[in-house]
Amino acid sequence: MKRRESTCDPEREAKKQKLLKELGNRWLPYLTPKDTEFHQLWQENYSKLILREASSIPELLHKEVQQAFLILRKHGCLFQDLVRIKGKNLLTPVSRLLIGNPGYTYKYLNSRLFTVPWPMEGSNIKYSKDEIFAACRAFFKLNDYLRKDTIQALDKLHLIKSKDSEDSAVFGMVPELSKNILNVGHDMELKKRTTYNLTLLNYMDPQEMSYLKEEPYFGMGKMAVSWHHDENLVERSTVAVYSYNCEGPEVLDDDELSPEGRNPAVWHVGLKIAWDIKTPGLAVPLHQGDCYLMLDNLNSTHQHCVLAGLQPRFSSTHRVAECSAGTLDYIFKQCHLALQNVKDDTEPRTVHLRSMESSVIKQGEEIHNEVEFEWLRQFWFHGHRYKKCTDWWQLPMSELEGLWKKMECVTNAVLDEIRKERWPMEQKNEIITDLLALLTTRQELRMEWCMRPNRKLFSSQPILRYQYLQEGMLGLDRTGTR
Ligand SMILES: O=C(O)CCC(=O)C(=O)O
Ligand SMILES: [Fe+2]
Repeated sequence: MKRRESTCDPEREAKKQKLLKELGNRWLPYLTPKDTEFHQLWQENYSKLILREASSIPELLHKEVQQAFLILRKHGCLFQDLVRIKGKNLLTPVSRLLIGNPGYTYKYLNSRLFTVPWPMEGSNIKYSKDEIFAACRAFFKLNDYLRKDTIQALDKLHLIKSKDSEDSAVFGMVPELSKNILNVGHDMELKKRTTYNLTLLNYMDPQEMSYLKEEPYFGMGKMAVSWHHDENLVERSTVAVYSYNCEGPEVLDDDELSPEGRNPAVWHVGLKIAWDIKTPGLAVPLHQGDCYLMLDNLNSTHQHCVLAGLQPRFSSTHRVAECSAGTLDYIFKQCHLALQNVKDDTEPRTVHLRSMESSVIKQGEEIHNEVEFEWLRQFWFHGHRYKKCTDWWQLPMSELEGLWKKMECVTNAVLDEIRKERWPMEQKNEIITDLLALLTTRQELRMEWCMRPNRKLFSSQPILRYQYLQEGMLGLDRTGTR
């Protein structure tokens, strides 16, 4: 487990400051569909961004998904997240909900979100309301639709080596058997990059936000989500977004409202190339039910932001989250590994250790930290938000808590044991050195978690809430917060 949240990388910061200096006070150029070179710029520099207009998506799917968003809003299932950026606690302007494979989690900005499970085949999930079940089912359907659509888009752009093309050309006449192996490899790669395992829903009503940050580089106007790369995704996997602005007349005369630049009444997705101040940015308007795909490595070579319009808007952002250390199965396995060092036959509260091997002790204490800070505290910090939709997490989380309690006893047992004469000095020193580092981390992280403001404080005290947003604004110069 990483000891601390990532702090600011000095090299990146220096690089950023250099670009900002070069930029001075001027705005960088960006294009919208009103500009004649818009499509050319898109083709040349943003070709891995694909827009699917609403009209190309089945009507029934639109209906179900849009209904689902409204149901989740009606039942108060979306929440602003308290995140940590560069050591500061901030409240995201957008409200969010994570839906996805049962037992999966997604970590962004040092905050772990737990999925409200969608009803996959073979899963038996209890939802708090039938309407919420229907909503989760709608996002599961949308997920499947977008997965298939993404495969088509990748194939069309030849972004995944097609079955007989590149590989065969390299190897010349490929024997049948090798060809099959190549095909299997191709299919696995395609699957890896397109099997969305969760979606992060976003919602914001701009009229309810007293303060929204201005886009800092291009002068694109108010942002709902600042420039960023999406984190913790499988390499080169696509992100697929469904966009729904829900009320009011959609079309406002573009040119009348803004003779130059993007129309501030309409929601847009903004794109720019990371670390590049030469290529103009792109602002793509999003109308009701439009989808966009960020294919292949677009998310790492480019950054995106969301530019607010006037109406409330939802989005569903489907991702292949990198979950090697992010599923319930994984953390249970880890806990069982740690507790293999405990003899089974003991009465509660006293544990007998099997081994005092320093590597075994170290591994146990590392897992102890992992389950406490990456799972239990993350889960309880969000209070009972998941209960609004389902009680799915309650049982496994209390099981994890039971395992953690046992690990607390293990730590005490190690400390008792190490005092005894029988252990050679060298072994004692090794254990104590490892233990000291891990227990120091534990203590520091406990303090840090205690200092995290609790969300009740945020929601009940508008002034404090505003103050935090302001701090975020001032502290983060032109990059902003999400
Ligand atoms: O709402 C959108 O269009 C995208 C939101 C986004 O970038 C995110 O949630 O990471
Ligand atoms: Fe994003």
